Amino acid sequence: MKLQLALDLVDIAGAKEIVAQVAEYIDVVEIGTPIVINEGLHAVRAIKDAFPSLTVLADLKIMDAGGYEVMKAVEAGADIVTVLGVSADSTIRGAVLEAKKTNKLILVDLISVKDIKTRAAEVDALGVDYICVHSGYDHQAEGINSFADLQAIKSVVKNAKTAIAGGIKLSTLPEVIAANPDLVIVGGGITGEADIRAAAAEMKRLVSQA
Ligand SMILES: O=C([C@H](O)CO)[C@H](O)[C@H](O)COP(=O)(O)O
Repeated sequence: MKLQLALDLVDIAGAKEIVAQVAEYIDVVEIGTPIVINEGLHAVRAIKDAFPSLTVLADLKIMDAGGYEVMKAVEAGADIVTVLGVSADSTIRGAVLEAKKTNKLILVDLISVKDIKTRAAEVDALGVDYICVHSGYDHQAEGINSFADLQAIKSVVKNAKTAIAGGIKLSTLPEVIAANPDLVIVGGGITGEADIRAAAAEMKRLVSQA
């Protein structure tokens, strides 16, 4: 099981400061959608250049033009690029095709998908690398989490790895780990802690035991 740190509410300088503190405890660093909106794909390049040994995920949440947008993210240094599960199959197919040219990976984010089991099975058949259940900020504000969704998709996903994101904290991590995802994605549960390094270290310890 791997740990991904999601960086959302910081600029490039802030992102570098955080990653410098926790790099040894994380497997993947995510350049979150808000950073890409604020700074563009330069943020992906900046983190990849500063931390070349880390896997960098660009959370573009692609909805259309899958091939083109994956190409641009990969040119910027992304190793994994996100595409929305609610997008058309052709968008996801284009993204997968483009990523495969350079051995990069596609993570499909099932945020706001209504029939999560059916769509997970469909995108699994499209050859994506990760399928992620996700309660975004707006869902979290409504008190929704994705723990049950993870169990639901695990029964139908046969090829892709599974991931979970959205409001995961140290207190809820054991419940997440029990559902056995391949990738646990944590943003505020690390960056919002007073001791960021200690939070990342403890999360890494727990996911490594699984
Ligand atoms: O993808 C995310 C969200 O939609 C904002 O872009 C976050 O990176 C993801 O939810 C993980 O962050 P936390 O919920 O703070 O753990």
